Parts: sequence; structure tokens; C-alpha cells
Amino acid sequence: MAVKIDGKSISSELRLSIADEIKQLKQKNPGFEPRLTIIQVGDRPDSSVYVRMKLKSSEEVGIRGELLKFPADINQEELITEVERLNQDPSVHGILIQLPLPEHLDEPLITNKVIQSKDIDGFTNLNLASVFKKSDKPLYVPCTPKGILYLLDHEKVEISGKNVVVCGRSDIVGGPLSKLLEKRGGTVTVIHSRSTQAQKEFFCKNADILISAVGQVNFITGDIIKEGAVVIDVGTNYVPDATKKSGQRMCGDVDYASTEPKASLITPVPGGVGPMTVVMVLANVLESAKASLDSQSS
Ligand SMILES: Nc1nc2c(c(=O)[nH]1)N[C@@H](CN(C=O)c1ccc(C(=O)N[C@@H](CCC(=O)O)C(=O)O)cc1)CN2
Repeated sequence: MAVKIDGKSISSELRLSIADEIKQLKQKNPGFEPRLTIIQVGDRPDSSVYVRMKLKSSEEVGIRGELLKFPADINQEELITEVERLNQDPSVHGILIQLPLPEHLDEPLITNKVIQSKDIDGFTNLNLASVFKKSDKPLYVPCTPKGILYLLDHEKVEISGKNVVVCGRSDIVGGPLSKLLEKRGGTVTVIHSRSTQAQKEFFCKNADILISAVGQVNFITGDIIKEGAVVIDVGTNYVPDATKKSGQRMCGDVDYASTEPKASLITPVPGGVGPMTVVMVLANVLESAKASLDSQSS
């Protein structure tokens, strides 16, 4: 039986320590006020949930969080003008563009408009380049990969020398995460939409650490994992559930029932990686606000 990695309680501990640090910085530096601006375009219910969680957590730790919400049909130039305005505002330390954006908007182009010092999601080309450069360190590690690395370190999981499989190659999770794990000494294989079933099974069966971020229910089942593997589930999928008021239930990519008995450590969904993503937004905003404080005093 696996030990469950409790992302909810680990993120709560970290949130408390962030709150404590902000409180002390405010005492020493009157006027210090970390500030996060979130841009949401449209009304996707899942995005609204994540945005609310980020704003609520910001408030809890002493970060001033605010939401700029735009209609789904906003014109691209208007949105870019807003980002550029926030880039120029010295009181804003973090700019977060909630993804996904509506189809007509060029997501890579828009996320890349955020000035690097406020790119607390870590999605700009400059920041991602430093994730991929062997000897470089990114200014901000993207929040979900940062949360996963924190969980692995918290549970004292050795990465160096291990077979690590990352399922998914998105710009938000799989892409940066696979590189960060490789930088930490893991031998990393990426499984993606063009991988064959045979490749998927072969590599997963040999994985000491298996991370799934594909957004597909039951993508990982117990029969394709190695005995004792560490399994990290990044999936946020919804399946119909008549017992729930909403008529649906959240689940990950991993079939928990068949995987948990073989794994050594496993993250649940909900309550695993998701809460870590939110707390890492706070951690990155705090880093940005501290950097701006340092630049004022030097
Ligand atoms: N600009 C960004 N957009 C998106 C990101 C991101 O990192 N930056 N990631 C995802 C969604 N996401 C954050 O925005 C996110 C997903 C899930 C959770 C979470 O805590 N989930 C809970 C369950 C929540 C629920 O009840 O619905 C859990 O897993 O326990 C937080 C953030 C895409 N967009």
C-alpha cells in the first residue's frame, strides 16, 4: 500500500510560512505590499474556481490580489495593452494570465508580453529558456512543476539516477517539468500523444517516478506501473457522478484503486498537486516583491 502525499496539508504549512515571512517584511518595511494581478478572459467555470482559490489564498497570506476580468471576445490588442499597462505599474509584482485563453487569442504571444520580473507563472520565452539551459536558473519556476518538485523533496524522494517518466509535454507542466527533473539528475522519458501504447507501457513499467499530466481519465493503471513507484497525478478531469450535487466529480489521470496498492507514494486528486500549484503562485509573488524591495534599497 502506498503512502498518500497530502498536498493539501503540505501546501497549508507552506502557506503559513509565506504568511509569516510577509508579516515580518511588512513590520520591517512599512509600505511593503506584495501585489498580484490576475487576468481572466471569459467565464470558464474551472478557471473561475482556480482564480478564486488564488485570490483567497493571496488574501490569507497578506498578498493584495485583484482580478481583471475581460469578456471572451476581447480583442488581442486591447488585452496586450492591459498587460503592458500592468508591466509599467511599479505597485504590481506579479501578473498572471489565467489559461486557457479563448481560441482567437494567441496564447504564447500574450503570455510572452508579461515583463520577466513579474512573470510569476514563468511562462515567458526568456524564463522558459532558462529552464531549458543546463547551467541557468529560471527567475521563476512555473507553479505546477515547482509544486511537484517541492512534494518530491518534502517526501525525500531521490531524483538523481532514477528512471523518471513524465506523461504530457505541455508548456505549463510536462515541458518544463521534464527538463527540471533532468537537471536534478533524473533520466527522463516523456510520453506524449504520438507515443505508441507499447512505448507507454514499456517506459511506465520501468519508471521509479511516474508523473502524469495528460488530462485523460485512467491514463495510468496499476498494471503498467512498477512495484514501489512514486506516482504523481497532475490530471484535473471531470466524470459524471449522480451522487454529487453538481452531477460530476473531479478525478486525475491515474486509476487510484489499481495503482495505489503497487505504488510506494501517490498523490490523490483532489488534494495532491492542485493545492501546490496555488501556493507556488504565492511563493513566486513573494519572491518578486522581495526583489523589488531589494532593488529599491540598493
Ligand atoms: N496561468 C495559469 N493557468 C493555468 C495554470 C497555471 O499554473 N497558470 N494551471 C492550470 C489550472 N490551475 C491553476 O491555474 C489549477 C488547477 C487545479 C488546482 C487545484 O487546486 N485543484 C484542486 C481541486 C479544485 C476543485 O475542487 O475544483 C485539487 O486538485 O485539489 C489549482 C490550480 C490551468 N491554467
